[in-house]
Amino acid sequence: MLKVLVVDDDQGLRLSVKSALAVTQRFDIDEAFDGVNAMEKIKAGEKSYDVVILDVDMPRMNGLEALRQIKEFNPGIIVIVMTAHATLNDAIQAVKDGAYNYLAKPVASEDLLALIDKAVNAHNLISNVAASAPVMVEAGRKIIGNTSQMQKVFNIIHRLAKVDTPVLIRGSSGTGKELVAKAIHFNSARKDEKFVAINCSAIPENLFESELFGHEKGSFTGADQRKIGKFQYAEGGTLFLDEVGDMPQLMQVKILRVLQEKLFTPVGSNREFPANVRIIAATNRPLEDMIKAGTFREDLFYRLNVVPIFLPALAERKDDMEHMVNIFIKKFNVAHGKRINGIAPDAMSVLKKHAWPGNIRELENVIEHAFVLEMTNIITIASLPESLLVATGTNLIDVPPVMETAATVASAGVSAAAKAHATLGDDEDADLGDDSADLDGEELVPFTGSENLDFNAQKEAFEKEFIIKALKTFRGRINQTALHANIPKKTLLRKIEKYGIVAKDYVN
Ligand SMILES: Nc1ncnc2c1ncn2[C@@H]1O[C@H](COP(=O)(O)OP(=O)(O)OP(=O)(O)O)[C@@H](O)[C@H]1O
Repeated sequence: MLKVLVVDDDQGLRLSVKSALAVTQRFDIDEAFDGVNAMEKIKAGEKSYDVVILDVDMPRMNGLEALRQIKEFNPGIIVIVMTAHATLNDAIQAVKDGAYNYLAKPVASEDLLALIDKAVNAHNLISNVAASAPVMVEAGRKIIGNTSQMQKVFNIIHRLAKVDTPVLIRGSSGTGKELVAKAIHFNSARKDEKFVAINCSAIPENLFESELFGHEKGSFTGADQRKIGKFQYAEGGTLFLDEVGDMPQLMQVKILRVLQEKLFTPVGSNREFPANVRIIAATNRPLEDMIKAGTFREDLFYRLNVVPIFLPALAERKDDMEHMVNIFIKKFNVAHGKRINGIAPDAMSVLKKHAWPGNIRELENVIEHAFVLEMTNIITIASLPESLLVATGTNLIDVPPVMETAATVASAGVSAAAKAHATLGDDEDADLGDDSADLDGEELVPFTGSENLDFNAQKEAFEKEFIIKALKTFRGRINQTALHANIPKKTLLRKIEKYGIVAKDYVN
């Protein structure tokens, strides 16, 4: 018998929920009058509850806090939240925090019983399966994430990979929904078959059915030959329906039929074909609101939403950011044939300040942008996109000269920073000063005699090359170049003129 705890400060409501459950004689029912009382009962451990039905709006400890404590105490307890319409946002937050689902008050007993059954089925489906992290996608690619939110996601991915249910992945754009879908596929028994992704928002409505199910020759104008659809193409594998919230309503009905009957019919055909395809859907749209507005089918939602996965926005997992940046640096070192060693601490602070509306995709793009521009062996603020600096209120002029920055300008092939300082100082004839003591004459290769041995010519060639590289690094900005390369601005301007350098040429 399932052990259920009903938590509500309204005694009448507690009673009505209890009697709805009692009729079935399937539950051992207990009650608590608020969150604190519920936690006392759960922690006392007299009964280990399978399901908690939890009101959101309660005195002393509200439902969201109780949910957090319940999940911390035992993540396996199924929590169903009850909410008034006015607190729908809390209910959605509760689902993100680990509640199985929510019901609007007044709660209809048949809805409650149906939801408990679904929750218990889903729970049985994914329990008893060992979970471990990290999660590999295809070709040894790992999903990055050390935060507790991502560890939870990895856990669910591992479990979902062992079963064949539909999956609904929720999260804003760029949070990694497709990557997670691939991870489920490539860790599942279907891994040797195809993973086929389609973007529901990109297919014209009149071609949707044929795109998914294929068509017979002549079945509509323009169908001049038979074509197989994505269901047939993905046979045995996984079909990823991205942006499922944008699927036309007629197609929602047809997909629901495939999910229920595991059969599909190509356009213009009389034959039904078996659909041995796992469906993973993803969306960043508020499906609950769309159901209320009548634009997304509730029955399809419940079919897909057997075990939902919520991906956190990057802004909610900033602790993962440094690790992510370093992995992207490794990836782009290979792709761009560069040897960047890391990111300067001040550049990292700017990244942490940003709100990241485009999430991980945006972060990846920012790092690739920096790779293209960076002239040193470390990502500096100067190579971050202007838009990011503006969005984070970063003024390059205010950035104090960072040792790494000057040093790495040097390591990009322009000798030592100290040497630069001595060479480019206001006193044109300054010698190499104390820094020259580092040079061990024993190790230096003597001139062969074929080089230009004139000291001034060599010094000028070096100065010109140094200034051009530094201007490229700081995108032609005189103040930044002077500041970071440690050259008095007056000297820099004089040298620029002397060598006929056009700073504007290095703006991009
Ligand atoms: N945890 C992660 N680890 C490594 N890379 C990630 C992670 N999450 C996302 N990415 C990368 O970010 C980019 C966007 O990911 P993905 O396409 O999966 O996002 P999405 O949520 O499906 O986006 P959209 O809703 O816009 O289709 C991809 O290049 C992906 O490889």
